Amino acid sequence: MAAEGPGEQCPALGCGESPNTEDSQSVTKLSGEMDKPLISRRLVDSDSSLAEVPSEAPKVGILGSGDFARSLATRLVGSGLSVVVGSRHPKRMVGLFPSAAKVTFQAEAVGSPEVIFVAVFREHYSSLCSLSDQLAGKILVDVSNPTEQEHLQHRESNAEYLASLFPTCAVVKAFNVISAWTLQAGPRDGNRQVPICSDLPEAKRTVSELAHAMGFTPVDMGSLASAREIEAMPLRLLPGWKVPTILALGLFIFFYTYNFIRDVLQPYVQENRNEFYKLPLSVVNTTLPCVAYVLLSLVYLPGVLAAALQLWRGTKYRRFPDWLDHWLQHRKQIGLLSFFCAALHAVYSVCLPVRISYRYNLVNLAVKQVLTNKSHLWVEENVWRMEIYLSLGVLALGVLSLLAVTSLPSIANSLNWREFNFVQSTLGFVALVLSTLHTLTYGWTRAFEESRYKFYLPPTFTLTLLVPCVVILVKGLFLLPCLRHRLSKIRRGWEKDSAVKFTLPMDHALAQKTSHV
Ligand SMILES: Cc1cc2nc3c(=O)[nH]c(=O)nc-3n(C[C@H](O)[C@H](O)[C@H](O)COP(=O)(O)OP(=O)(O)OC[C@H]3O[C@@H](n4cnc5c(N)ncnc54)[C@H](O)[C@@H]3O)c2cc1C
Ligand SMILES: NC(=O)C1=CN([C@@H]2O[C@H](COP(=O)(O)OP(=O)(O)OC[C@H]3O[C@@H](n4cnc5c(N)ncnc54)[C@H](OP(=O)(O)O)[C@@H]3O)[C@@H](O)[C@H]2O)C=CC1
Ligand code: HEM
Ligand SMILES: [Cu+2]
Ligand SMILES: [Fe+3]
Repeated sequence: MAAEGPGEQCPALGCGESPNTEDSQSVTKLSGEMDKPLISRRLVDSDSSLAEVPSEAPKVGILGSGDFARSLATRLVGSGLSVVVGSRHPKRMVGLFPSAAKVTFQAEAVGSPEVIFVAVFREHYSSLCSLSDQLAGKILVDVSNPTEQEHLQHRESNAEYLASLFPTCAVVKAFNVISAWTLQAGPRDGNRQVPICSDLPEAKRTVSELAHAMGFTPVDMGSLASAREIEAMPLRLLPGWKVPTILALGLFIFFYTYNFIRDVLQPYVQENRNEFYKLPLSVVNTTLPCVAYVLLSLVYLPGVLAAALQLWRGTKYRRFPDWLDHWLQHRKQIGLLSFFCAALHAVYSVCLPVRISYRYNLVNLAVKQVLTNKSHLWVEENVWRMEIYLSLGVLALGVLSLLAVTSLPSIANSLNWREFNFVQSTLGFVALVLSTLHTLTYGWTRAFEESRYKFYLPPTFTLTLLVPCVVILVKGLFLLPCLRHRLSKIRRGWEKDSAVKFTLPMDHALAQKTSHV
């Protein structure tokens, strides 16, 4: 375990003599390196001219010769900067680096550059202590990414730890969110933002200019205290999606099991019919629309609850409980998952008549018809019902795709607040109503036919109707003039008990407890 804490700095004196210095001359000669200009403000202004004057280019050092160091060296050289790499085994590593980069021993590499990237893992930082004399006064860039376990284990960030080991250096946290691959390929696609923080503004500016020169967009994250936050960024995997995904999966498992019991198990047990072929498609296509529909209603339920809470409290100035706050914030993800399931449902539905099982059943029906001597089997009601529910389903999906498209950042940015709100709130509600009509016309009288109750279980769609219908009803209720006026008054800051203007200390504590983190 590496030494930690400000009390355990590298001894500034006494470790000046690096174990490598004796061999260094045999690898490369550093003649006249010190005359070359260090990194300067010129970097950003003269992007194009950099490549033309490599001998004049500012020098950047890299400690470590691993994947990240290699990609970084390639990128820096490609951006017209001159690079010197410090390795414990330069001879072995030199072939892996672009020829324009100089690979030498650590002690030698850190001599001339003003900026040095530390591309080694945290546990080896202390092995660099022997360089602390040469590193004094320079900018050290900490690019490290802790593992999840390391992040939890160490209270102080890797960058702060590095700063405590090298108190005479200006430590900057940067580039950890960029993968070695992105560095090598260049920031053509994916995220080009590089969060940067440091306690020394001048050092931060220098590294920002470097990031700029490499084609990235530096984002100032303030002082080195932010390093822990920056180090946590690559540890996140699609934040905000976990709970909605679990919710969708849970609903899927529930409805799939329910449909399996009704559509497959019941015929098998009670009528000895083998209908297991329904598992991959038919049962899935009864499950997906139910998941989509319930998720869609769960997008609009929290807005209704929030409005109800505000009406009941008579103020908008009290925090919503934590669970509601969270729910409101995860609506986008829930909505997109609903759209995903609905789109799959549409494609599955189109596939229904393509199946060979469908054709067998159709032919069997025709044979039965011939045997019973029925020539014309056209039930006007069924025909109309199907035409209508399919059309409503297509309309609902069409409106939902508008919502999905406007949730893309580039499109959302081109809409003003009212336009975005119209699509998300109003059209989204229209989609919910259309889906409800689609489900109701599909269901029709099935909910009242005894033969539809398998194992006493009602048809699946009846289970899904509760929440959407409640949401639609309550939304309609809020349109009543008395409630609408009161709600809009509250949302403009009116309070029920505005005469009583004090808050008890206990109220305050409660408000803090329920605030969102
Ligand atoms: C396919 C799809 C994609 C989606 N994409 C997104 C997305 O990109 N981004 C996103 O945010 N959501 C997205 N959603 C979720 C959903 O569409 C929105 O959250 C939508 O705005 C919810 O509408 P609402 O009317 O229920 O709630 P809200 O618009 O939040 O309104 C609820 C009620 O509160 C009121 N209100 C709103 N804000 C305030 C406030 N600050 N103070 C007081 N009162 C307020 C409104 O007037 C309304 O009466 C998506 C949903 C789907 C299905
Ligand atoms: N790979 C990636 O995509 C990313 C990596 N990073 C960070 O970059 C840093 C380096 O990662 P990466 O290049 O992948 O790792 P590697 O294991 O490939 O490289 C680590 C390098 O550290 C050097 N090193 C210096 N001192 C020691 C020592 N005492 N023991 C062992 N090695 C030492 C070694 O170079 P030598 O033998 O020449 O001295 C080695 O090549 C890490 O902090 C990582 O979190 C950040 C973002 C992305
Ligand atoms: C192009 C769009 C759509 C088409 C073609 C379509 C088609 C269908 C079909 C054919 C069925 C009957 C399935 C069966 O026989 O088992 C059905 C049922 C259903 N659909 Fe859709 N639909 C569409 C969009 C939607 C949308 C957007 C939703 C809701 C978000 C939705 C929700 C439902 C529900 C809840 C059922 C009842 C499932 C059951 O209990 O069996 N549909 N749809
Ligand atoms: Cu959350
Ligand atoms: Fe440690």
